[in-house]
Amino acid sequence: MLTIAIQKSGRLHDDSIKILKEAGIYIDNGKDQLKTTASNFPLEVLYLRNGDIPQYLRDGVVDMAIIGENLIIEKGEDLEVVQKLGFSKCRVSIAIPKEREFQGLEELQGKKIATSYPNTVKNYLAEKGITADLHQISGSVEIAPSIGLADAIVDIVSSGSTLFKNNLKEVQQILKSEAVIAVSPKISTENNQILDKLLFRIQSVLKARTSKYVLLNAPNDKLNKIIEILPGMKSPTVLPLAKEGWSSLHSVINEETFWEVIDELKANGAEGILICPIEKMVL
Ligand SMILES: Nc1ncnc2c1ncn2[C@@H]1O[C@H](COP(=O)(O)OP(=O)(O)OP(=O)(O)O)[C@@H](O)[C@H]1O
Ligand SMILES: O=P(O)(O)OC[C@H]1O[C@H](OP(=O)(O)OP(=O)(O)O)[C@H](O)[C@@H]1O
Ligand SMILES: [Mg+2]
Repeated sequence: MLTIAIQKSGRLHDDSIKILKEAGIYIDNGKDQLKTTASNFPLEVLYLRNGDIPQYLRDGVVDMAIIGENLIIEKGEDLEVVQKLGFSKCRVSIAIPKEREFQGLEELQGKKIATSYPNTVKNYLAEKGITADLHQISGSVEIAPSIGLADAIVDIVSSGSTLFKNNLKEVQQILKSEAVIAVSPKISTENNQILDKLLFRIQSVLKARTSKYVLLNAPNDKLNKIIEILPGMKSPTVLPLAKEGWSSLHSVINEETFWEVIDELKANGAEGILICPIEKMVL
C-alpha cells in the first residue's frame, strides 16, 4: 500500500483532499483521525504538519506527499518533485516597513530579518553576497518589524493583504511556489507502481481543469477557417445539422487561450457557442 502525507489543517488541506477525490479516491478528511485508508485505492493517508513532511519523506515513513514547493526548497532540496498541482500558489518575498525607502538588497547587509524560512533566506542572500542577522519565528512573521524584532521580514505573500495590514511593502521576490507532489527516496518498487497509477489519474484531473469542451454551429462554407482556429485533441468533430448547409463542431480548448479563441470563432461565423466543463481528460 502507498502512504501519502497530507497537511492536517491549513492552506493545503482542502485542495489536497479535493484533488484525490476528483481522481476517484475516497478518504476521510482527517478532522478526527490522523491516519486513514482509502476505501477504493491502495492508499494510506497520514495527516501531518506541512513543516514536518520533508523529514517523513526522507526517512521513508511516507512514500509521497502533497506539500508546498517553498518547503521543499527550505527543507527538502534532496527530495524529488514529480508533479506540480496548480493550487496554493504564492511567493516568498522580502518585505520592509512601508515608509522606508529601498534602493537595493545591499541595504539588508547586517540587518535583522525575521522569517520562518531561514535556509531560503540565507541561501538567497549568500548568492547576492549579503550577510544578515536572521531571526527564525514560526508564525505571525509580519508583526516583527512593528514590535522592534526585525528590520525586514521574509514570508509568504499571496494577495498581499497581510503585508498591507501590517504596514509593510514587498521589495523583492525570492521564489514562487505552488502545491506539489514530492516522493520519498526510499519508496519501494511496488509502491512506485501504485504511485504511477495515482499520478496518471491526477494528471487527467489537472488537464481537465484547464480545458473546456466547445460545441458550436457554423455554415459549411466557413468550416475550413473555423477548423483552423479549433485544433482539438486530434482534430474537431464535424457533424451535419438538420438545417441544410450547416454543421456542428465539437472540440476542446485550453483555458489560457479561451477568450481569444471564442472571439476569433465569432468573428469567423460561429454561432450558438456552448462551453462545457470536462471532468477527466485521458491522453
Ligand atoms: N496565503 C497563501 N496563499 C497561497 N498559498 C499559501 C499561503 N500561505 C501558505 N501557502 C502555501 O501553503 C503551504 C502551507 O501553509 P500553511 O500556512 O497552511 O501551513 P504552515 O504554517 O506552513 O505549515 P504547518 O502545517 O506545518 O503548520 C505553504 O508552505 C505555502 O506553500
Ligand atoms: O498575501 P496574503 O494573501 O495576505 O497571504 C499571506 C499570508 O498567508 C500565510 O499565513 P496564513 O494565513 O496561512 O496563517 P499562518 O501564519 O497561521 O500560517 C502567510 O504566512 C502570510 O501571512
Ligand atoms: Mg501559514
